[in-house]
Amino acid sequence: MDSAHLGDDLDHVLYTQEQIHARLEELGKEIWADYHDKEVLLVGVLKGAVLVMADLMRALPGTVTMDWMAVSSYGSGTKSSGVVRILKDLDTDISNRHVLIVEDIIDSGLTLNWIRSNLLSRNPASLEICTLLRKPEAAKVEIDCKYVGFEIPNEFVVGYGLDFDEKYRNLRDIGVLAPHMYS
Ligand SMILES: O=P(O)(O)OC[C@H]1O[C@H](OP(=O)(O)OP(=O)(O)O)[C@H](O)[C@@H]1O
Ligand code: HPA
Ligand SMILES: [Mg+2]
Repeated sequence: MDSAHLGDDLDHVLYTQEQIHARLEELGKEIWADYHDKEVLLVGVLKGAVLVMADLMRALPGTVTMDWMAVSSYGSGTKSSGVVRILKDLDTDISNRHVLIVEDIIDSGLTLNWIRSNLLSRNPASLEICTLLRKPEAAKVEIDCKYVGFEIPNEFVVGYGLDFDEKYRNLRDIGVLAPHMYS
């Protein structure tokens, strides 16, 4: 779906699909420089990270594997509840594996803070995080994130996997949702 088809649902477009793809290509190069001599396992967080995973993994020029976790902290609103539930656990034993978590967004940081400590308790060889978006002003906990696509203002964004009430994930661009859509 293109932003032009959305009428006034969006306040404005933040990043176009071209800008997103270009940034993921750059991140792919950085990541590959760090992991080319290791077997990296990409761990995506469902559902928001599906499109980031699809494009990031294709930006990596050698063999990688992937696995998925599903957790929920947002429900249908625009604020994190901070209560994280595992909806689907990994299929892979990550002990002694080099794990790179792939996320769409770090907002309050509560979700990744929880996932990070959960995965660390499984004794991976290393654990790093790649997120396409981060909202520095919204942080409730500081997350040590090695690969960040874009730092964005503290506004609710949709598109490229990011939803509001499960909608807009198929929007090609990333945009700021118009406040009249949720207030
Ligand atoms: O930093 P936080 O404030 O914790 O927010 C970030 C998390 O919230 C969203 O997931 P959500 O729980 O909405 O599930 P979804 O990926 O299925 O949309 C997003 O994909 C991140 O996982
Ligand atoms: O800004 C956001 N948009 C969509 N989903 C989210 N989950 C956390 N923050 C956001
Ligand atoms: Mg969501």
